[in-house]
Amino acid sequence: MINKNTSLRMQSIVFIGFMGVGKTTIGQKVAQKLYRDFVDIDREIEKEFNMPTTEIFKTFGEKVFREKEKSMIDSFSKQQLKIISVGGGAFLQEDIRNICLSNCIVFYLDLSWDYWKERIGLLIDSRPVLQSRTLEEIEELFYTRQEIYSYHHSKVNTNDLDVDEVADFIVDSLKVAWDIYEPLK
Ligand SMILES: Nc1ncnc2c1ncn2[C@@H]1O[C@H](COP(=O)(O)OP(=O)(O)OP(=O)(O)O)[C@@H](O)[C@H]1O
Ligand SMILES: O=C(O)C1=C[C@@H](O)[C@@H](O)[C@H](O)C1
Ligand SMILES: [Mg+2]
Repeated sequence: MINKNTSLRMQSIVFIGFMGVGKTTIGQKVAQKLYRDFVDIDREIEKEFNMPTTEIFKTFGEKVFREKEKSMIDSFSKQQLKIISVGGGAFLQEDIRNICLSNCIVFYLDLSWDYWKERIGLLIDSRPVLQSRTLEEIEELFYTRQEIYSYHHSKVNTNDLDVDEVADFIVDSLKVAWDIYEPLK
């Protein structure tokens, strides 16, 4: 479902995956390496509401957050040459999946549960979806969510890779794909 009207080289790249797999961190790195602008959809929503995500959830509810998430992604994914990290729950919405898969190159950052659970301390304060859940409930959510991340164009498993190694792998694989599918004349 790659967009045939836009050159592959111009298409924006979208990172998806469960909370805390590294979409923001790795997205920023890839943007630096490809000299592109980086857009973090969670951050854009926070700027618009002028409050952190946890406060948006508390004050307006998840539905309002999800509506804003959809309109933000719709608008950014139509722009070219961006590196876009979406929130961990964005692909719950079929509309968002379709928008991203048809306009952009979608990369799934995959991390196994045993590695993910070591990161929980870094995440719990700023991710409302994790708060008030036990570790067992988070594990269940982690596995349930895998289905929505199966919609992607490319995937990288980040177990045992640091941020630079993942970013280098992504940049290299994009360059290979660009050269194969759109060789420079
Ligand atoms: N490859 C990696 N190795 C080790 N730590 C990492 C790696 N990638 C990210 N991290 C760390 O994991 C934490 C979560 O990363 P990040 O905020 O980028 O995740 P995210 O996918 O954007 O999460 P969310 O969906 O909640 O926005 C950060 O503290 C980051 O430094
Ligand atoms: O996985 C989720 O449902 C979320 C992930 C975060 O990136 C934020 O988008 C928000 O906290 C919801
Ligand atoms: Mg993030």
